Amino acid sequence: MVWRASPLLALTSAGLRLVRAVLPVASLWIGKLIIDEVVRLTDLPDPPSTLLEWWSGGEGWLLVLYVLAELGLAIVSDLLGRVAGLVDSLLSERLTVSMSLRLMDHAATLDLEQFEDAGFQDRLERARRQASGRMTLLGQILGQMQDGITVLTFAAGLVIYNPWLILLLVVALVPAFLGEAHFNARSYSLDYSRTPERRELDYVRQTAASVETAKEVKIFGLNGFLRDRYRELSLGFYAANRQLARTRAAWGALFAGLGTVGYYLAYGWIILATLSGQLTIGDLTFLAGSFRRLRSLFEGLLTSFSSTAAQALYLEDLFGFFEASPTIRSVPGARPAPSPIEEGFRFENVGFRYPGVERWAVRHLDFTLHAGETLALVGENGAGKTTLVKLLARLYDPVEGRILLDGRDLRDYDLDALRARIGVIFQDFVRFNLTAGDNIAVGRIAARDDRPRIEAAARKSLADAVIARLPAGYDQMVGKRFRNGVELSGGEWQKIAIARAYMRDADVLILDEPTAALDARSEFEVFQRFKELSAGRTAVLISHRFSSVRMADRILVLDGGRVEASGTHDQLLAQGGRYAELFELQAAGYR
Ligand SMILES: Nc1ncnc2c1ncn2[C@@H]1O[C@H](COP(=O)(O)OP(=O)(O)OP(=O)(O)O)[C@@H](O)[C@H]1O
Repeated sequence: MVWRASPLLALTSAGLRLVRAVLPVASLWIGKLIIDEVVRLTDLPDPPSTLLEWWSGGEGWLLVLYVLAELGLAIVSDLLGRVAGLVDSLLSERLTVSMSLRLMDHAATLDLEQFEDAGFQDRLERARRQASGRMTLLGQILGQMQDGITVLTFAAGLVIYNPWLILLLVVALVPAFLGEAHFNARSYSLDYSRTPERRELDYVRQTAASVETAKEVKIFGLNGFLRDRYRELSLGFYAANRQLARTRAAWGALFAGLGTVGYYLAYGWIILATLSGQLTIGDLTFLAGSFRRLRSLFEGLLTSFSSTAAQALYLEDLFGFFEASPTIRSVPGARPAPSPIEEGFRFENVGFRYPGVERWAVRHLDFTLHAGETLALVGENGAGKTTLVKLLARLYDPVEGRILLDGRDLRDYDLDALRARIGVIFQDFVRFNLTAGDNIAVGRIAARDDRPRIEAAARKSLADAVIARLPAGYDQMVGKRFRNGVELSGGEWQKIAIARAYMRDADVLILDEPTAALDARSEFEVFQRFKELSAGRTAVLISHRFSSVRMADRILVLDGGRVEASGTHDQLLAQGGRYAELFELQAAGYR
């Protein structure tokens, strides 16, 4: 993924790190040479007394060379450090962008069913946090690789003097290393098992303070309730984390103590060896310096290893998410969707129940939606109207039976081509915090720059009058989330949403109750136009208002997920069943 984000930056970063990794040992080595040279010079039997004598005597040039070399190294090291920092931050930004894009692309391929599953939402939540919150991971891994190489160079230096020294160091530090790995795994599994609670925690916090919920939180005085819930959940978190943190701190202290003892044992040996003349003073400084650096490098590696390992574990979630595959997709060699539709949709004994739910949402659906007809779906809440529409648009596949379009199973058609033929506006349509024009253009986003088309769609859905009142017209940001956004009324939003259906210019138009907030006149006009504009097209409308429903060519009465009756308004009234009963109820209410 790093490579894919930017090959050039990735290569540069690796190269820089390699060079920087060997600089510390080089500089320490030069330091040793300087000290040995100083000792040699001070031990001269008849040392020159002035700087000039030193120079002209030809004794000091080697020392000057060493010092200049160390100065040069210091400058190069500083410069490289800055360039590496720059390259890493650029690379990590590129990586975040490319991961987020991949996440969005992949999410778009998944099934609606997957999104509605709580377990999947947990995973998505974890994956999303990886994509945005793991910017530092890359820098850490690269830094560790660099430190690892530095450790090797120092270790090589030590081995040359005495191989046992390195063994001592390893024995002292390995327990700490293993300890860290163990506690990382534990903290990850704790975190993992608590994802649902954390999602709830985020949800509660969001609910307590967001523009969408502020109104009801105030009116119903929910703040105290939400605070208590938040506190209760977060206390659970705190207790579990505290327990783990305590154990981790205790073991960490023990392991660190072991490391310190190992370090001083080695230090003692170096001092003794110098006193006995086995090592020079320069060797002493080099070895002591190497040891000090090695120890702090190891400690740094341990700390960063702990967070890198934790992050790497979390990365599994991200890759796990990328592995999730949709079940609703085009079969290989799928057919293009028919246009125009010749016969229509035929539901053959279609049954569907939502995953994890015993009850059938719809069952034994047997009917035809003829090409060019306007069909109304009526039925009480939960009767299965929306589910039927979702099946038609292949947001779900039937669990039983099949749906045919022009005699072929919906599953035989190319999914994108099929959906492109269908325009659905759901009752819970999305109020995009975009401009008014873009809110309509989402119906056919490819035509986003086609202003005349957007305006025509707005006229058809009566949204033009709404937009005319906005300060910046079609370019007005709507919704309250962003600066300068103008909030619309429920009915105004609906008119804009309905314009999306016209923008789409699909063969099948479906309005799933998006008119509930329209005033009586607007709804009448909207449906009147819908009827006119859908002439020659296949249309489905769902509404609880019989004044609208009666305009349809045919009405399907759903009850408990089954088709109870079908016919024209007059036929159904004459039959005197549930339709007549519901119609009478509503009509009586108006008298
Ligand atoms: N995503 C879902 N997961 C589980 N069950 C669902 C889901 N959506 C709907 N249901 C259930 O399926 C049944 C049919 O719901 P559907 O939304 O199709 O009804 P509807 O006729 O459109 O109702 P309304 O008039 O209230 O919009 C209901 O009992 C509902 O509880």
